[in-house]
Formats: sequence, C-alpha cells, structure tokens
Amino acid sequence: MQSTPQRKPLLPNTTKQSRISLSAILTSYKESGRKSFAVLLDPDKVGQYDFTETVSRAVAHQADFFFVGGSLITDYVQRDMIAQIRQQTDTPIIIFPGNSLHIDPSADSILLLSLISGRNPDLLIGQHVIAAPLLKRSGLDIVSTAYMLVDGGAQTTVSYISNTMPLPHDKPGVAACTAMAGELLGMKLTYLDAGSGARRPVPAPLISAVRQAVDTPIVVGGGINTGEKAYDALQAGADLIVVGNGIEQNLDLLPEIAGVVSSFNIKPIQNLHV
Ligand SMILES: CC(C)=CCC/C(C)=C/CC/C(C)=C/CC/C(C)=C/COP(=O)(O)OP(=O)(O)O
Ligand SMILES: O=P(O)(O)OC[C@@H](O)CO
Ligand SMILES: [Mg+2]
Repeated sequence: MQSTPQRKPLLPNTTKQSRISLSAILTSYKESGRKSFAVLLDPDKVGQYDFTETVSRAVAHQADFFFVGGSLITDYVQRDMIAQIRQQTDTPIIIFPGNSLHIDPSADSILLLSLISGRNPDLLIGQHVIAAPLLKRSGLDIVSTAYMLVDGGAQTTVSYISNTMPLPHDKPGVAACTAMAGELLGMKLTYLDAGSGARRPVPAPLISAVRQAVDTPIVVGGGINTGEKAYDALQAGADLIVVGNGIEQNLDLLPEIAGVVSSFNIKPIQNLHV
C-alpha cells in the first residue's frame, strides 16, 4: 500500500507565548481581595483627544490594564495604537473586540467575548468559529468571557451593532442566572457592560446578585464617569472596572478612579503586638 507523503504546514506554528494570563491575574486578585481598573482606548477616537497623554497619565496613576477596542473600527490604527502603548509602558494590553477582524497578535490578551445576554448566534458562537484557527496561532492569551449587556438607559453602539436586547437593569435574578450559565459553560470571566457612554451604569443590586451567583472575577463597565459610580460598582462586587468615555472626556477622572480603587486595596494595619 502506498503511504501518503507528509505535507509541510504552509505556515510555521507561532513561537510567541503571551507574557500574561489575565484570568489567572484576576483570579488571584479576587482571592486576595484586590480591586483593579482598566482604561479603555477606542481606536476609532484616536484623533479626537491626546491619546499618548492619556496613556502616560494612566500609567502615572497605576492603571492595571489597557483595553483596546470598539464596536466598529474604521481605520487601521489599532496596531499602531498598541505599539505606541508598548513604547510608553509594560502595562498589559487587552483587546476588547467587536468582531473577529479585531484580532491582533501584538497585544497580550484578547477577551473572547460570547454575548450571552443576547440571542444572536453569530456573537454567541459564529464569530468564534471563524476566528478559532487565527486565535490558536496568535500566541495571545485568550480569555473566555461571559459578556452581558445590561440596559443603561439608552441605545448604545454595542446593542445596536450586536442586534441584541440588553438585560433589564431591574432584574438581578435574570442577570444572575445568565452569569451562572456562562460560568457552567466554562467561561473564565463575567463581564457586565451597560455599554460605552451609558446614561446609567450597571446597578449595584444587579452586580451583587451576580457576585453571589458566580465565582469568576467580575468586570464591570459602561457609564462609569465619577468616583462615586466606580465606588458603587466595586463595593457591589466588581473586581475590575473599565472606564472609557469618562476618561476620554476628562483626564482628571483618572486620579479620582485610581484613588477609589486603591482605597479598596489598602489593608487595615495588622495588630503588631505579640
Ligand atoms: C470571536 C471574536 C474575536 C470576537 C467576538 C466579539 C463579540 C462576540 C462581540 C460582542 C459584541 C460587540 C460588538 C462588542 C463590542 C464591545 C466594545 C469593544 C465596546 C466598546 O465601546 P463602543 O461600542 O466602541 O462604544 P462607543 O460608541 O463609545 O465608541
Ligand atoms: O466608555 P465607557 O462608558 O466608560 O464604557 C466602557 C465600556 O464599554 C467598557 O465596558
Ligand atoms: Mg467605538
């Protein structure tokens, strides 16, 4: 019998290994009670504000992560943006993708979002099938994420683009069951998002209900544009908060957010008497 000749793969397997595991970092932070914050940089808005200034201020105020992404990306700037952040800092860069076109191996991690609050099969599994071979080769740290949109008081870009209905903001039980399903399906992070620029952020009772329902780290974003809103989300059980528009519009929000986050991280002084 003739043996089939072994074909050489057209492309070599990637040798790049991501330097981080975001879910391991967030899980260990959660276990030690440490809270963190990420600054969201939208490649579509790069010409609209001084992006390098935002990065250096975020670094000065010890932002834990940079999220890079948007529902739409209308120009080829994402890669340059990542390179620019790398020039300024070692802070991990996480892609927050709107679709499979946004995969870029030059980042550290990518949130593999499955939009489990909606019933759009393309965003539950379709994009993932298309992206799987590229993701496998990318060397990126891939973070399986239960992504849930929560009604933030107005139509947001994400709910329009995703053609999905967000979870009702006053039904914490529905949110808790949805988050539980995501965790049982093996997703490593739970992300509650009121949508970028939301009029009202994810309500505290809804965050608390999800906190009680799952053990995964919880990320909360959308409409966090004051220190008080950041405090409320963290106090209700968020492990990581994500701030985009608020910082784009007002850099002075950065020290405020950083102050709130670190107030949760200051441990009470131990009793030193023996
Ligand atoms: C399979 C891969 C690689 C990705 C799947 C991607 C999925 C399922 C995305 C879910 C739906 C979606 C469109 C998410 C986008 C989230 C995001 C990056 C929001 C950032 O805010 P913008 O929506 O750009 O807000 P602005 O209106 O403020 O620009
Ligand atoms: O732009 P903002 O309103 O901060 O929202 C960011 C949010 O989409 C991240 O979850
Ligand atoms: Mg955008």
